[in-house]
Amino acid sequence: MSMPPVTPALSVQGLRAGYGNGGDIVCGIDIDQAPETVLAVIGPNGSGKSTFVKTLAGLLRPRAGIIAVTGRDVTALSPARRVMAGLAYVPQEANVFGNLTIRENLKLATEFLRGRPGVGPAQRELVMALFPEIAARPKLLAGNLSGGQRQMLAFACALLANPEVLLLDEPSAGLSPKFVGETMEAVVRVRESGVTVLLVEQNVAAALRIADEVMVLVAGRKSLRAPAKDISNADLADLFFAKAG
Ligand SMILES: Nc1ncnc2c1ncn2[C@@H]1O[C@H](COP(=O)(O)OP(=O)(O)OP(=O)(O)O)[C@@H](O)[C@H]1O
Repeated sequence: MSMPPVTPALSVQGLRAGYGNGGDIVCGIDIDQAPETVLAVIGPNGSGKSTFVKTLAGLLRPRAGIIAVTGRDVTALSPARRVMAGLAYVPQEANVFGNLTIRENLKLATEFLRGRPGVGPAQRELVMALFPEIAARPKLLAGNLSGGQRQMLAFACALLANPEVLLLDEPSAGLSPKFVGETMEAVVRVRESGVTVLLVEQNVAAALRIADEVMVLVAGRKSLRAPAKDISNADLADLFFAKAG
């Protein structure tokens, strides 16, 4: 007897996006991502990684294509409605309110989630257990957190929505090596808690260490998709260099 096919947590078909009257920056991307995996999206500077993830989050309207979360088409939904449909997003910058405390940031994150299944005290407890450092200091101003702790708080705020899929845009950007490691460990814990993670990263080595699968984006196109364990540095050098050459 064959197993029934698993519905992808995230499915993207023929996605195209760009800015204003300019050409396409995302030039026709297809992905099916299995539930509870980490897919790392890597590629040279300017290859369209942030544009891709912004389009998934609904901040940029696609010119063509379909985005689905656990089989539900979310392409026409606003960013807020996508969160309600199970697609959460942590932007690269300005992802917490520095002049509010940890507790206030967490409270604000759930303010607009009424009606989303699984949002409530139990989810809050689960998220706090994932980030004990954040849970321990509710009165601390977010602006006084280290870069790594700030990312943890941003992850925690996004996870309060009980998402199926979490989109992370370069969470290691600007962090010292120690904090890069801690942030990547946090991504692993998030995946272990049952969330599917799409991780855009410039730090290729850090991303490869924790990803299940890797997609290499070059000039807005998928130039490679493979299990992380099958990707060699030589493959990557070829792909990244091909763009420059
Ligand atoms: N708001 C914008 N308006 C117009 N063009 C933009 C905008 N944001 C990005 N671009 C252009 O889109 C292209 C891809 O940029 P994007 O930031 O998506 O790439 P990236 O792979 O995330 O790069 P990096 O690794 O440097 O962050 C670049 O040519 C960039 O100049």
